[in-house]
Amino acid sequence: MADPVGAGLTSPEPTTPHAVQLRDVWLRLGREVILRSVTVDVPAGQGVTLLGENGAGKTTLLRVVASALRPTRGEGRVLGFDLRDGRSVREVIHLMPVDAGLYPDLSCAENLEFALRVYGQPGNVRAALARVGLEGAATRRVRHLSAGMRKRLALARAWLLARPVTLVDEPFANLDDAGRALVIELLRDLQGRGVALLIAAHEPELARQVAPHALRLTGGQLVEA
Ligand SMILES: Nc1ncnc2c1ncn2[C@@H]1O[C@H](COP(=O)(O)OP(=O)(O)OP(=O)(O)O)[C@@H](O)[C@H]1O
Repeated sequence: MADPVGAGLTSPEPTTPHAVQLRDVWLRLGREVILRSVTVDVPAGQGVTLLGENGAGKTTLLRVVASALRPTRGEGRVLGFDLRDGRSVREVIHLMPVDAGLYPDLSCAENLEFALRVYGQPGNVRAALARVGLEGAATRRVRHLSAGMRKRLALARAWLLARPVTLVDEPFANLDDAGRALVIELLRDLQGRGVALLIAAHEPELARQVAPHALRLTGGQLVEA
């Protein structure tokens, strides 16, 4: 990993950098300006809820933090690593995308095993599947799962990986009541293990049970919720 200490953004406590720091981030995609002067701090190990209407820019903001999209203007750091150093950022971050982002032709267990391999970390795949009620689906291909089961599998992956910064896009979508309660339980569990969470959601009352500090995106601008 590259040296996380660099010029530009400064952290008040150099030994424990913020999980996420964005400063005056603008993003233009094609002819549209999607993010406008977004400044945000997520302290290490803490959670922030990201609210906003459809098309406000929540997913886009998560993708910027994951270094999948480069800001047009402004700068940012993830655990001290400059967003421009995508390789280092991707080592400390996990994005659970809204569509779950799974490999459809791999089985549930294979998806989790692959994720562990990507990060070069050990983990108990069977326990993770059992944690989300998918122990009976370990060998089933993802393409044959229901939308809610996919969401559960994506949640199991985020829980198993427990990357220091975990971005979660609409974790409650497609889930029944038990599934929603499970999301809260597992995200709280991650927090208890020191993971910082940035949660984009349309269910403020649920997301705030994990991450009480809420921000709202309106037309690409961030305001306190
Ligand atoms: N690759 C792209 N090229 C051009 N415009 C894009 C691209 N990706 C997203 N957008 C636009 O960016 C805006 C924000 O989209 P985004 O998916 O971030 O919103 P969101 O807040 O996550 O919405 P939702 O609640 O519906 O998931 C939308 O107007 C969308 O059309």
